Amino acid sequence: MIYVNEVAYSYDNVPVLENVSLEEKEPVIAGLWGRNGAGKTTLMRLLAGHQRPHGGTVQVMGSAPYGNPAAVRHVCYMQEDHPFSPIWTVQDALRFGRYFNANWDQATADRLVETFRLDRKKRVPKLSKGMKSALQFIIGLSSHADVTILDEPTNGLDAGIRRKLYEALRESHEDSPRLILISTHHIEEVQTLCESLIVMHKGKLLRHQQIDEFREQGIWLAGERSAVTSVIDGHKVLEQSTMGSKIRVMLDAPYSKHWKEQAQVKGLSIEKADLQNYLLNITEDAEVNI
Ligand SMILES: Nc1ncnc2c1ncn2[C@@H]1O[C@H](COP(=O)(O)OP(=O)(O)OP(=O)(O)O)[C@@H](O)[C@H]1O
Repeated sequence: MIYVNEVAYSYDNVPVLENVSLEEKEPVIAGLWGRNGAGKTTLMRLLAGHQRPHGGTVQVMGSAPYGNPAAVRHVCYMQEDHPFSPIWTVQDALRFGRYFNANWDQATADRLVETFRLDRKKRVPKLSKGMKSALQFIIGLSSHADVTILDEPTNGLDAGIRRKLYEALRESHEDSPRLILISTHHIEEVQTLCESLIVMHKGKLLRHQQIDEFREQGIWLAGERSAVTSVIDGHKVLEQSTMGSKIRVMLDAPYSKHWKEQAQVKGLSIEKADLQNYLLNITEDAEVNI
């Protein structure tokens, strides 16, 4: 569905994507995570055909999207602050969505406009930040595009609306599977929706794995310093804190039978690290020494 091979991109000769290769062959919901400036937006813009890669190959449904209307028709890319015309109303934006998306699902659009209580007559610039996010989300979901790209779809939305939005996303994907790529900083919230996760770091692809594999990765071990250091030899320490003779470390290791046994033998406590913390730590530059 999307194929990215050895892609490079620079702004004013400053590289912002280097040697990025990834592929999604199945119609899954995929998360895209990275710290600010990691290159997520640039990657999404390349997939949507807004920019041409300076090196390598980008393909959507088998064709390069840049300058290729036939390929771009497969994509619906809702940007974080989507550039709607300032004179449009909500209804105009929905019309635009229907016009540009051949698989448009009007019933979903109508239902979600009710769910999120959007005023169809209101001009888009007069919407609150959250309501504008909701409108972008409605268009993205109703597009039923083969490749739907949602950049920070929950920006400015309160927790109740975010929950409704995730529910709508899950139902829509179940009814009509397609690739939905969600760029988000709220990975804890979307991880239950996603099948795979793409992690970008400083313009490179750091990881692209099944979300289940990510969920297993990252453990906290705590106990006497000598006991902890005796088991962690050779493993990457991602974070640590010391309390007297005790130490607590996050390791880049799986929450596996092996580690549970190790912890038991050495009298250590073991816990699964949460995904957000784990991702923050694997994209932390400073080395942790104990
Ligand atoms: N139009 C531009 N001109 C020059 N540099 C740019 C431009 N757009 C992005 N960049 C730079 O490219 C790098 C990657 O930016 P990008 O927006 O792709 O990252 P991002 O992961 O989406 O970040 P964020 O989470 O903050 O939105 C950053 O260093 C950014 O400053």
